[in-house]
Amino acid sequence: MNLVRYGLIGFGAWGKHHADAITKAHNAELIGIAAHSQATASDASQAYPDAFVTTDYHALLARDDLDVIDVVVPSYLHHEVATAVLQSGKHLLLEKPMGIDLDQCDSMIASAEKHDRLLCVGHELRLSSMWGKVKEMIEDGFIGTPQYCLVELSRNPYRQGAGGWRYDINRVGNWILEEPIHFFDLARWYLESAGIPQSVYATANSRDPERPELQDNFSAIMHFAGDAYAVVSQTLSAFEHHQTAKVTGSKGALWASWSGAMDRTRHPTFKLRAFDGNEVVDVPIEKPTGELFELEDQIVRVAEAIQTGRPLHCTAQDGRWSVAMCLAASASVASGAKEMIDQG
Ligand SMILES: NC(=O)C1=CN([C@@H]2O[C@H](COP(=O)(O)OP(=O)(O)OC[C@H]3O[C@@H](n4cnc5c(N)ncnc54)[C@H](OP(=O)(O)O)[C@@H]3O)[C@@H](O)[C@H]2O)C=CC1
Ligand SMILES: O=C1CO[C@H](CO)[C@@H](O)[C@@H]1O
Repeated sequence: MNLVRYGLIGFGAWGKHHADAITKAHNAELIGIAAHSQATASDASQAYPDAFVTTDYHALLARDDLDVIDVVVPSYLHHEVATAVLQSGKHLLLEKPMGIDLDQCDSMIASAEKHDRLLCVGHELRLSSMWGKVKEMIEDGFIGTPQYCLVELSRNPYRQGAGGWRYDINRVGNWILEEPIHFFDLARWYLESAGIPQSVYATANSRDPERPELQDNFSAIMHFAGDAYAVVSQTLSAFEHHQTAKVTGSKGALWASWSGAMDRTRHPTFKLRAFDGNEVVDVPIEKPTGELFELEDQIVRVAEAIQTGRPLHCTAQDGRWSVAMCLAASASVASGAKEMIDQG
């Protein structure tokens, strides 16, 4: 089978890891990279001397030797760049958040349909050997009917991003879209049998009075159609990177935890403990888990979707839903009231 030909737009902190993951993938090759500044373009040329490198992403999109474009630019540019990708007739892997508002998400969904192209959103945790095992055990009925889920992260502060975009509310959207978005996606996935999440109540605060709109501590309760609910909680005022998911059901419980010196470590510690109502066991997780590993699997998975039609792990609709959840949570922080989630 032919290798899937990737183009990459964005060669920043996370884009560099995408480039590395594409070159490692058994079913893909990296053909070209679009950066923004000349300095970043030079870094890309040095790292990948055989790749076409440009500072104009339209020049990359004009090439006819690309199957899919991987977009890893600051979040406020997702809509503009993704729309150009779809109009160029290429498939799209788009980093989360899909967009910073729902009009952007809806317009990208319509564009992907119009041009009949795949649109995958980068919620890579779904591919994790451990977070994915939790889903598998829930589906196998290990905990009975799932009723409650907590996803919690305690970590060090966010990086600035090129030109400081991540600390500018107009360019980042809000900080819920940055990382809690992964946990809303996970919680909805785990409690899928509970139906569609309906509403959210959230609260947050900032540790820096100079930027009250960017909130370091965030907690939300999301209610499903029945009585199931999920709690998502995150602090950016802590140290290292420590994430937990606890899911309980009518019969048992699952407790997964991951720790690393930082989010991007290749040497994390992780553990999954399971209780079936009778005994507690440690569930072996053979394959390492962490965002670098999941990113590699995501590149392979998107290539497989193009090569064989294998379903994507995270669709455009999933991406839209996660954005809707974050926007409702942000509205709840502002209003102090429970907010309904836009169902599209
Ligand atoms: N799924 C996940 O786990 C993660 C997702 N992300 C997401 O990935 C995206 C990028 O984040 P991150 O890498 O940390 O951000 P960075 O700021 O480190 O990198 C963004 C890059 O985009 C480049 N860029 C800006 N405009 C253009 C353009 N018009 N054409 C080409 N390149 C452009 C910048 O170029 P230059 O340097 O030249 O200015 C910069 O290098 C964000 O949406 C973020 O939310 C990030 C981390 C993890
Ligand atoms: O998973 C992630 C790790 O942290 C980044 C911020 O520093 C987020 O952008 C990202 O989604």
